[in-house]
Amino acid sequence: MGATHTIASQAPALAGQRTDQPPALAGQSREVILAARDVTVGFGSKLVLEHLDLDVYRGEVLGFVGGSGTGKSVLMRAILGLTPRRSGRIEVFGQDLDTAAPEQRNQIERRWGVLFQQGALFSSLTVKQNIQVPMREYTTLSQQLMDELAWLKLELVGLPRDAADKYPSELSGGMVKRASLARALALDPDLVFLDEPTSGLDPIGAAAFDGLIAKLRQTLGLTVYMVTHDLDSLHSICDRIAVLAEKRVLLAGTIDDMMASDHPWVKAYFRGERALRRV
Ligand SMILES: Nc1ncnc2c1ncn2[C@@H]1O[C@H](COP(=O)(O)OP(=O)(O)OP(=O)(O)O)[C@@H](O)[C@H]1O
Repeated sequence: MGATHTIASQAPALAGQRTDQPPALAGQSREVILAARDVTVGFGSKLVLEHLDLDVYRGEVLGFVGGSGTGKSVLMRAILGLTPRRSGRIEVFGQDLDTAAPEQRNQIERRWGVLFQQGALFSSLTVKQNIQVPMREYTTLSQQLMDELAWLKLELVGLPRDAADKYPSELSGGMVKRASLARALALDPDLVFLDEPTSGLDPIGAAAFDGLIAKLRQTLGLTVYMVTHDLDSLHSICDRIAVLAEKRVLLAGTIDDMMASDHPWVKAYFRGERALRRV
């Protein structure tokens, strides 16, 4: 993991970016599990991200916020290698994604799980088959073992065993999110990317989902990168929050840092009328 620290130590001090120890990691040495440096992404003549830097620490829940259309999903997709970068470097688990050999890249992908916005389950596959997609792609496990693992994952996310043979269209919104999370956990990842996991859920369902993420982080030692608009999630389960604005990570720190910020967007988001109504 030496290289992980290399990129971190080479990083310039980021303007306005706080480097406080996340509460969950207090007293431990911080290991950067994901480092983005000087990342620029654009479409045609439009730049969405420009010279963006970001660190994600092992074991933390990082909430990623920003106005609609600022590029949160684009950054997540760029990290995953689904959207090309114009420039910049991304290291995950200490490996530069651009220079990793195909086999190394494969190993990295096995260690992360992704929950896309809207769940993105394959509609023609049952829940069990969806959970087994990554298993088929990256392992040579027997069908029986994959079935047992799929049931285990369902249990982990709080779905009944009989959900295994249902199709996504037969599930409620909350069940789709849980099934998608089960698929993201299929290969026992170290790092999970969640794109707006609580959107579309009622407040009780959203709180239950937050509780599930917190429990999984605690029991599995997961690192969670979570794009969200949900203030309750930010307050209740995130160790740190990163704010995307002006095409870069403008501020990263604890919820207290967010509450103390005088940046107009951060202030409006965390201390605006809607935010204050939640207390
Ligand atoms: N494949 C693409 N081609 C062209 N433009 C794109 C593409 N993907 C994203 N964009 C543009 O990039 C910008 C950022 O989009 P993105 O989906 O990352 O926003 P977001 O911050 O996730 O928004 P939201 O919070 O509403 O989900 C938008 O202007 C979007 O139209």
